[in-house]
Amino acid sequence: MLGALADDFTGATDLAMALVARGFRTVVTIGVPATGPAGPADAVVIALKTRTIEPSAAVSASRNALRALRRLGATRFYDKYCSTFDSTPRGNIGPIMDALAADLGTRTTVVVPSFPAAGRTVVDGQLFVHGTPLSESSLRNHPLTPMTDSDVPRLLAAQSAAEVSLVPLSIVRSGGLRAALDALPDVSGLRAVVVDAETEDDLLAIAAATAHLPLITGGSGLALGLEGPGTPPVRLAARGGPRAVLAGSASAATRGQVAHARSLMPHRKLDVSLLRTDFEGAVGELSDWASECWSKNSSEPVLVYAVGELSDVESAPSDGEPASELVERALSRLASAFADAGCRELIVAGGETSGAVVSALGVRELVIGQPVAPGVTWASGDSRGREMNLLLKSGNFGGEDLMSSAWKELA
Ligand SMILES: Nc1ncnc2c1ncn2[C@@H]1O[C@H](COP(=O)(O)OP(=O)(O)O)[C@@H](O)[C@H]1O
Ligand SMILES: O=C(O)[C@@H](O)C(=O)COP(=O)(O)O
Repeated sequence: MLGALADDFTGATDLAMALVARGFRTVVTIGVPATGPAGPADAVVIALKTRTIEPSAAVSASRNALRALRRLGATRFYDKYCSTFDSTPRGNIGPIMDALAADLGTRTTVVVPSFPAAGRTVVDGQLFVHGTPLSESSLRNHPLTPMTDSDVPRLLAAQSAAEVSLVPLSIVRSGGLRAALDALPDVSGLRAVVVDAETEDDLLAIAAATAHLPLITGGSGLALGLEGPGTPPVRLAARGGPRAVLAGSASAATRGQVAHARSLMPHRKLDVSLLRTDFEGAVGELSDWASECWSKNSSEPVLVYAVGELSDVESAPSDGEPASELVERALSRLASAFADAGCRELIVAGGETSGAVVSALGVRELVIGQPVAPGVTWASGDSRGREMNLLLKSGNFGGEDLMSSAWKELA
């Protein structure tokens, strides 16, 4: 069995959908499972919320997840982080990778963020987003993990104790990656090898050349080269009833999707100042508004979003609750209120946001359904006895019409 851990929930569904496409019967558990998954699995992906928490807490949650995966019978491990290397200089990609490698007793791992289907490529160690260097892309404005450097070896070295090396595209394409890995001199600790990849063929070559490594790390792209036993994917059916979109992401793709959806569905923007002064009142009013919308047209989704323009993003105050936490709390409370009002289909935009919402819904496990866009898939989960269809969308993924068109995939 393949055991994987992801540093956010959208990352977990992103990886799981890639594994499903490769024929793995894949279960996503929300957090470390107390027992095994509900059904048989060829791959288990543990969804964690470790991207932006304290490095020591991220390491301890990841080591716990590794122990659980080993208990479940995993023999090979995939450490999934963001294809745009979302992290801070303190972590958490490096500290988690170092700890997993130490626990597995492995001295070499590869670092492969590339996800060409979503426009993420790495050439000479430089990460590009649709051809733009990461540090010049919209990722430089992320509220929690602003990415202001594109150099993956440098980003990693700042947060990891590993010896960091780079294998360029020319070696990957000449079929020399395995020999290059074997030829690297031994170091006393971990050697983390950033490997360039620009195309899906590059990723296939990397997966083949690293099949002997117990631990691989990267975005979901590397999963393209893994071979499952051929289990066919599951198709989820529509559940009927009210539908909603909750968007906590400030990312460029989500802002575009929100602008598009605003012309098509009833919508409200979170008022962060009001949330700060009257949280209960603001959430209650939004929940009443949604019920009112559904009573007029039960098949039309409602949209609640946090950021329309980049200027809406508040930097963290020196005292008082940061806007990011208020927004996550508000959208979580709304998700629960919507589920209580009969909503069984929900799109959530944003990785941190999805973590907060899914935890509030009490979902413990996700079954992966049909794909919607690269890295974006429908999934289903049990929220306190209520089965729900959930689409957890990474902030930067999906086309402009995703919030209105994704529902069609459930038909
Ligand atoms: N107005 C705002 N000011 C500051 N932070 C915000 C605001 N609106 C949303 N956020 C926060 O920004 C973060 C976006 O992260 P996330 O949900 O992971 O989205 P993405 O997938 O785009 O990275 C969340 O923690 C969210 O609460
Ligand atoms: O690898 C990716 O890009 C995604 O799976 C992911 O992790 C994106 O993070 P969020 O945008 O914070 O959801």
